[in-house]
Amino acid sequence: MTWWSTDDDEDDEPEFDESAVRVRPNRRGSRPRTKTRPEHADAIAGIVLGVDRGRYHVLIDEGGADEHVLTAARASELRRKSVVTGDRVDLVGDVSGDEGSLARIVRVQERTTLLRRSADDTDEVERVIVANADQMLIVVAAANPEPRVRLIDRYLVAAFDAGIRPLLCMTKTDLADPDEFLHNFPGLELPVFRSRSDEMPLAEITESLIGHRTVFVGHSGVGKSTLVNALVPSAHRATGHVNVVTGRGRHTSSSTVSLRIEHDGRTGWVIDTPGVRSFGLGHVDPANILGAFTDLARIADDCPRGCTHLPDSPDCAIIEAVDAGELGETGRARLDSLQRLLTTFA
Ligand SMILES: Nc1nc2c(ncn2[C@@H]2O[C@H](COP(=O)(O)OP(=O)(O)OP(=O)(O)O)[C@@H](O)[C@H]2O)c(=O)[nH]1
Ligand SMILES: [Zn+2]
Repeated sequence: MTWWSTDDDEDDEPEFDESAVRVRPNRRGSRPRTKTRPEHADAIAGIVLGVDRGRYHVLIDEGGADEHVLTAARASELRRKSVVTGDRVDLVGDVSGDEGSLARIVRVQERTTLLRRSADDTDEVERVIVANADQMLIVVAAANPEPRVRLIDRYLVAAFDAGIRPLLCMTKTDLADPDEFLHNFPGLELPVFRSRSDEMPLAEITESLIGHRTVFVGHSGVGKSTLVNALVPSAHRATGHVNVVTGRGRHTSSSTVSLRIEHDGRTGWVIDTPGVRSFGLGHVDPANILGAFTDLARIADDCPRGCTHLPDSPDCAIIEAVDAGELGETGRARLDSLQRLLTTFA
């Protein structure tokens, strides 16, 4: 089953990524080291806002006097390395951004996080969807469509695997009370926003987005567009007009777009994934899921080799610690959540 499929494919090329050597998710999001090579010493840095049919929209000099968006193509020396929304890249050529100009991407900086998908759960070939996001806002409706625990679990697994902090926004709370559903996610330290279109917690959500790069995910019809448009009013111009800052509108068929959100002179980025509905979890490493539960992961060092930490695991140190009450009041809930997530993609 695919849980993240795109309507269009241009964001997915190339299919294989020889750079996909796993970097440990870096929750602190420290900046990647810059590899300087003698060639292209004059290259300038930018960040990829969106991709459309092999053309990359790149923001130069973010927040600076020379801020502008340019269009770029891949340089052949990148070979099969993928370039995706959120990538920090180095460019040469015509970097003016003038009408008809084209720059070349010659380097992709090391990524702090990688949100990936595989074609389905049994497929280990992975594709990178978004690079360098540090948060994922999972948008789910309280009703119409009905929320499903398993679906949220899959988003959580993808986020934890990528080293991205998940947040949850429950929409359409005018249609149903989400409390019961939300009881399914204890012990995860998952921030939850409740929203209804006539009363959206925009200030609260904005506050959590400032200073971050947040990828928005959600199934069709949950109200994600309604939320994005309310948070980033300029996103309304997506159809037809070109938003000079984001480049959105020039690549409406792209499966991801970057939108800047501003508050009190501070900024954050919303990375919307229209058309991205589902994604396979074939590439997920259980160790990354465990790693998201910091206190449990520490104890796992004492588990027998190859321990799955599932309920039937003999001598699992985590289960023993929880049974002994060593992990406090929320220990049990955290273990339950971990075990459920570990079986989501197994
Ligand atoms: N009752 C109610 N309806 C809402 C709310 N938010 C959005 N809707 C409605 O739900 C429908 C889907 O909203 P969209 O924002 O288009 O949903 P989406 O998640 O972007 O879906 P796609 O455009 O298919 O990707 C629209 O008819 C909205 O008016 C809400 O809080 N309450
Ligand atoms: Zn164990």
